[in-house]
Amino acid sequence: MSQDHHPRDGSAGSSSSRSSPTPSSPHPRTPRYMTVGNGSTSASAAALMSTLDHDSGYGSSIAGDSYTNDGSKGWHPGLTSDQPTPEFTSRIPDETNPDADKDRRIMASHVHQLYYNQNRAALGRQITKTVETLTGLQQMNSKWPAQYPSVREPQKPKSDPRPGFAHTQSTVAGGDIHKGKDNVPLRPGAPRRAATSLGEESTAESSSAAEARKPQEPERLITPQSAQDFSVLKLNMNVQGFTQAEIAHSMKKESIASLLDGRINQSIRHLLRLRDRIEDTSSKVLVTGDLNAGKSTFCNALLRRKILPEDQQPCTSIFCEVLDAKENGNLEEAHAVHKDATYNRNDESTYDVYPLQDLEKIVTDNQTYTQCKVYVKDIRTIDESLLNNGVVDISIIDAPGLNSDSLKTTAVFARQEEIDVVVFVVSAANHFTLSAKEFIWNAAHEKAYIFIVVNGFDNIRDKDRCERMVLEQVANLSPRTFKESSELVHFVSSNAIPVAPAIGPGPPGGDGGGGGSGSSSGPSNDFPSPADDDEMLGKHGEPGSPPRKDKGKEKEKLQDFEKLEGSLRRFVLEKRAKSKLAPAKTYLLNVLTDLNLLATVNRDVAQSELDRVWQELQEIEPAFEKSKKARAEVSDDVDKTIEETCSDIYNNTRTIINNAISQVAATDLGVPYPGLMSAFQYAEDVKQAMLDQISQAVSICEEKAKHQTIGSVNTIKSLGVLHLGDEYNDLNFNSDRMFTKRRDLLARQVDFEIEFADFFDISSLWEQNEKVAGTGMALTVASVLGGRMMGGFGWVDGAVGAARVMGTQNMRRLIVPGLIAAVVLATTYTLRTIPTTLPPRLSRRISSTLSALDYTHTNASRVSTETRKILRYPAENLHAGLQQSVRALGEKREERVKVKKESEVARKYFGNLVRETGEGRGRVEDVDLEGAQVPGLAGGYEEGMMV
Ligand SMILES: Nc1nc2c(ncn2[C@@H]2O[C@H](COP(=O)(O)OP(=O)(O)OP(=O)(O)O)[C@@H](O)[C@H]2O)c(=O)[nH]1
Repeated sequence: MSQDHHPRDGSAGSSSSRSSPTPSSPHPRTPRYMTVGNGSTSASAAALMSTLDHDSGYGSSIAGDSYTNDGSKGWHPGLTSDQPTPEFTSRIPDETNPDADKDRRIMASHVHQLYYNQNRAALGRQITKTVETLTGLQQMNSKWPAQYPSVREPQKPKSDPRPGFAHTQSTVAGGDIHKGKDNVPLRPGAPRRAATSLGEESTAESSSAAEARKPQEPERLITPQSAQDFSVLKLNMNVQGFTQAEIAHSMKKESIASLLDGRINQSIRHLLRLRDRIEDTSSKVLVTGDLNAGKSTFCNALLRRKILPEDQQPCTSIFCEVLDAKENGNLEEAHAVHKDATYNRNDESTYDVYPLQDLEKIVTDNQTYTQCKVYVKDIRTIDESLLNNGVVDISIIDAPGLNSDSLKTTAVFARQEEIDVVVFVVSAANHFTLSAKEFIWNAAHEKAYIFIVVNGFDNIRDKDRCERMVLEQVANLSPRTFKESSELVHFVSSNAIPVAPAIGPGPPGGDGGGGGSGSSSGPSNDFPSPADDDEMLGKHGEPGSPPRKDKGKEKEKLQDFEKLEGSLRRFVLEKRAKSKLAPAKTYLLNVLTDLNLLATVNRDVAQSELDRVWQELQEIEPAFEKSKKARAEVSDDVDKTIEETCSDIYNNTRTIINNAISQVAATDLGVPYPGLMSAFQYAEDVKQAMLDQISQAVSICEEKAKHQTIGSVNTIKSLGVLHLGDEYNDLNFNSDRMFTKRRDLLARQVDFEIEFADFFDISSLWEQNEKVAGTGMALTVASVLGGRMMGGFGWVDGAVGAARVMGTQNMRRLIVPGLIAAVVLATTYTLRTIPTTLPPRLSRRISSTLSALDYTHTNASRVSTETRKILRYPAENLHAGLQQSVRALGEKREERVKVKKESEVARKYFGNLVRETGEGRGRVEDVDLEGAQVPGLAGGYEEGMMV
């Protein structure tokens, strides 16, 4: 709104309401309307009234132009945009037709109500929608913990040890918020590379440092300023000694999400209360101010009845709410509410009933009561009355004077949502005390506008100076109130207003009484006007007071007060939009702005998460496939290695043992032949040496197998390192522990007795004899016979055969020398051939025994089996490692896919939320509460209104 000051009126605008009545209009016959405040309202209000002037009714022209089909927008003063503000004229009632003027005002009131309802409906709709949005956000927050925008606190200079007033923190790597010009934070810088270049930051990051860096959380794209901008959804993370940044940084995402959830709940509750409030047609006016500033006197002046006790000394110590008696079955009485009780008019246990004249007793007793409800009949007309105004149910609350004790209580009281208007009464003589300043300062945050009554103005001599000084203070305390000070700051003398007694003959000069007859008797007609009835202008309207000498001054005081009343009515009624809808609008704007910011940040976080997981999936997918393939390939390779090693070892062992067995006879066993007497011992020694030789061969096989096992274990290990890298879990392999089971079983297994026959090797003897020339007949005979004898016929057969050939006589002659020769021969043979004949014989026996035992296979199999057993450990370890690697990659992939899906959902959700909250904000901004003012509704005063 802009205030256009008429050149002929220098006192409008920010000056007080004490401007003198404006000269008559240049067009006295045409009623004109005035606007207050500044900005577009003047245009819209003037246009509206112009419509009323030129239209027979308001219905069609307005509905057609301003009501949008979608119903989403509130009324906007677009009817006559750019239309010049009508030339100022004072509002002179049309004397020729007073009813027309009144009708127009009533009509204007209805139009105002229409717009008010439109705006109320628009805000109500938006509240419902915002509650739905918040509920949706809560659900989303439970699935995808929302990130709370945070920035890292800039490094504080070391000289300042106190924690700064922190916002929140950042997760930007390295914690740097790069500051641009004017200390404006920029986007976090890209990761720095290790390089040296002039003009750049000298602390280049080494690659190892970069590696050592923890993986970054997704960047939270927000500036410290925007983090600070949070109002409704600001998280309360106060822990003594810690900054918000430190707390937020140390908190888990889930904890922040749960804090946010709580905040959303609060916000939903507040929105629902706001909706109830804007749907409520009642309005409460809290009158507060310094001790003895004249609050009760002021309230009485408004009521034109001396209802509330006034005193030279502070007396009001409880909150007294004055309501229309209609709300109490038209009964005038006071309900003193019990301490700790919640007032319920229908429940008498919550209060005590007193007649009005006993109020003095109640208001000073703050031990028994905390507040009282005073039901009075307002006998003024709906044009004049504040309580009974025909539009809204208004109640006036007289608060205890402010001091250090009551300040907090009153501040809390004033913050209540049902308090629409705060009227602050300040003594003109004392100006604003510290308590007053503190109260207004705090209240200004809650209520954009405060109605200020500078009371006791009659006591001031230099009135201009007082006005100037008070307005200067208002400008500091509540700039918005100051901006509209012509409407909101009034300099009056409340005690100069004629009032009727609480109980008695009714309004001053009237015949109605507190008993309630006033309303029916049309008291307004009898109410004293400033121009008449000198007798009535006694001190604070007390009948019978000596008449005032200075009639002009008294009249002026009354005019000032009436002007105040007009403004107050406008403030309560016309600006109800501000006082009642504005909190809803402001809160909606705040919550939607916060939601928009939160949604923007989370949309970006979701996007960056999406980018991150997409990038990670790009790396994981091939690694996963590779890992799966490697698992199969490596398993095959390992199996192959084991198979080859074992079969190699089996074959080698077999060959070596077989060779050892077959060649043991030819090997120099190093056993000395001790002579015939120890032939058996010799045979035992040879046998043992042979067995040792074979055992040694087995040991060699085992050694070889060990070496091969070591090689294969290393091969498997290399495969593990190759495919698993650092993840490969190496096992300790000690080859010394292989083949530790004793192999001396062999000696027992091959435990055969040396036989006599073992010393004779006939086949070798035969070979020997053939080589010897000139062997005697006996030898030949012996050979033949022996051969036959040895051939299996036995000695008897041999002897019988020889006897037959040679004849008995010859036999007899030959037998003795033959036998001697044979014995000699045999002895010689034996003596000569034992070292040669015994080993092959033994070897054959050993060989056949071992073969019966399947010795070669058993040993080859044992060695290769043990090797297989040993190799199975690293193989299984590697397999498990690969399995684990595949599983880990699979899980990682699954997790990323899940995050990707969730991030996609979140990005979409928050993207929509950004749009929705932006649109919602636009709709709320379009609800033009300023434009809903209709000048002229309040008929309290006309002349003083300036354009
Ligand atoms: N001269 C002058 N005296 C006034 C005016 N208004 C009130 N008083 C006097 O100031 C004294 C205190 O008035 P109250 O209305 O009781 O003041 P209050 O602010 O309600 O007092 P507490 O609620 O007890 O703090 C009374 O004696 C009034 O007559 C005024 O405009 N001018």
